[in-house]
Amino acid sequence: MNTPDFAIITDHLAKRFGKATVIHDVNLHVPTGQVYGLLGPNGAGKSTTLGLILGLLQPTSGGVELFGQPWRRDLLGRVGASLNGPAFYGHLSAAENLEVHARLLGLKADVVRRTLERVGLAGAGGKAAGQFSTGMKSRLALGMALLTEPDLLILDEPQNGLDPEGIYALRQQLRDYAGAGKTVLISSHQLGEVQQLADVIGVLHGGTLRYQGPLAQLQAGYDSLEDAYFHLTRAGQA
Ligand SMILES: Nc1ncnc2c1ncn2[C@@H]1O[C@H](COP(=O)(O)OP(=O)(O)OP(=O)(O)O)[C@@H](O)[C@H]1O
Repeated sequence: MNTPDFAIITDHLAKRFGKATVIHDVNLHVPTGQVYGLLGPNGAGKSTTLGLILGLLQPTSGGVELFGQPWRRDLLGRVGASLNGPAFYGHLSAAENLEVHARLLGLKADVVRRTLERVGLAGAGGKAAGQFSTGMKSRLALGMALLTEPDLLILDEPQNGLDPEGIYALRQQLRDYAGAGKTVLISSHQLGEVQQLADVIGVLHGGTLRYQGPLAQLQAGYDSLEDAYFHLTRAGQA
């Protein structure tokens, strides 16, 4: 079977909540085997876009393709995601939380130990996840998303609460993941981090995709990525 060029395509995607249109005509192209960074200020529409891709929200118009096929629920079996913070049992440890998910997904027991090591939670012991720091919760969320080794990983602001070592480890992990041919889509408002991590970026502002393409191209003609980003995200503001 041929691998499609794009793991995700959104086709004129739009979403309205009541009278407010928060996503306007968004055509996202997320290349297979690359890290795509969806950038934008608070309220730009990043989480809404990810929710639409995952089928947690219904588009008002437009559509989503996953792996070269029109969106279907069963295609989500190839997707791992973390959105709106981790969904976990607060009274269970990291290992127990992962075990519950692994069992529900019919995975072998050793996947839990490997995942704990992978996300830096092997030393978390029996501590209840409800008492984790924000960074530990982010690590657990990443672990849950990675459990099935999905072809496509979708993470909403995965750096939140991570310390510098955690951010470094996450970056290496996501780069390696894409290096193995898998696709990663992350949302972020941390320009510097996306600069170090992403192959391709999309800049959302006011629900509109203002730029999509390689970082270098966005930066061309500006002194820094920051200058280019501010130009895009301030242009058109009242
Ligand atoms: N369920 C909802 N009902 C009404 N408005 C909503 C709803 N969800 C999101 N919005 C609005 O849609 C817009 C985009 O929100 P969204 O959470 O997608 O932005 P974001 O880019 O992820 O922001 P942040 O970086 O702050 O997480 C905001 O104006 C928000 O208030």
